[in-house]
Amino acid sequence: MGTAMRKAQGQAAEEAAERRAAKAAAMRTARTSEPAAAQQRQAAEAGHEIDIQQLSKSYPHAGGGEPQEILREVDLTVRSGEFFILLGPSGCGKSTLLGLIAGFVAKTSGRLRVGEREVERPGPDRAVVFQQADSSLFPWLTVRENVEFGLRMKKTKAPERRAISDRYIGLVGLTGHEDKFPRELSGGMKQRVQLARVLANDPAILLMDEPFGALDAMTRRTMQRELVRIWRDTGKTVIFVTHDIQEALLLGGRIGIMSPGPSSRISDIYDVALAYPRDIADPAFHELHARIQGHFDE
Ligand SMILES: Nc1ncnc2c1ncn2[C@@H]1O[C@H](COP(=O)(O)OP(=O)(O)OP(=O)(O)O)[C@@H](O)[C@H]1O
Repeated sequence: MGTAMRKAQGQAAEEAAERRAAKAAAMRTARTSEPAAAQQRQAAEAGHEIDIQQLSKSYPHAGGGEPQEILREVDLTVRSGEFFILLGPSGCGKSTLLGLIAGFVAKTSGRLRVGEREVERPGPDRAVVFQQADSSLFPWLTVRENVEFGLRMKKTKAPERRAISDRYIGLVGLTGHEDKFPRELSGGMKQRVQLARVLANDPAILLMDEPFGALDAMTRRTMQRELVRIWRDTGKTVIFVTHDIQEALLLGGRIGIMSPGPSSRISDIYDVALAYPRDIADPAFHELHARIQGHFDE
């Protein structure tokens, strides 16, 4: 099959998946506002607050000189169930901060706790969603097998695995695509599989590193809407990295602005007191956009 035809088919399949997801979402929104609130309360009670104090990170200099300080004395508290955005210019250290919270980057100094525990390594309470789904999906496994992978590792029994994968495949709008392989999916669909797989493992905290950065504008917008819906449905804590102010304002409850590196820190935090779904034509949206833009024009 020609590349153009594969692309067209992929696009058609994705559009159909998006239509189904939007329809399911519309039905769910009416049903789940109460349970979502209850789940968010439960998450808060479970104590997955992220507490960062005076956190610094330096990398050794490649040429053997002075270490390069990427983050200097970052202070931040993210409450359980919050949707927090890390916004900053390219190279300021957003991914490094996310990696520190994930536990796969070692801190140089300071304190980083999730709940009562100091973060020293990755853990099942924290899952990372990367920009490129390709590098995280197993190409030889189907959508369902990819989503169930972590559950298999945990030796979850087949009927329960099936129920969980059904739920999350449905939640990301991929019902009907369970038996496809990653090569048969569009970029947006692969990103949905990555999200479903992470959600199936039920981490309290989702760490998302520009997860929609590689998608076209339309798919990106759909995924942003879906993510807000999933976050409200599940009550997870989300920390989402982006350098796109509009994306930050569409998604976040609070936006932490990182100063340009080196020695970056969180210089300001904005509360986004706008109802979901956010409307980019809303004058309050514009005003906040202009204020945040001001940080980067200086
Ligand atoms: N393992 C590493 N060793 C040495 N330097 C690193 C390492 N990882 C990142 N850096 C440096 O740390 C700085 C911050 O990188 P990081 O990827 O955290 O920034 P970012 O804000 O996420 O950038 P972008 O928006 O472009 O993805 C960069 O100067 C980068 O070169």
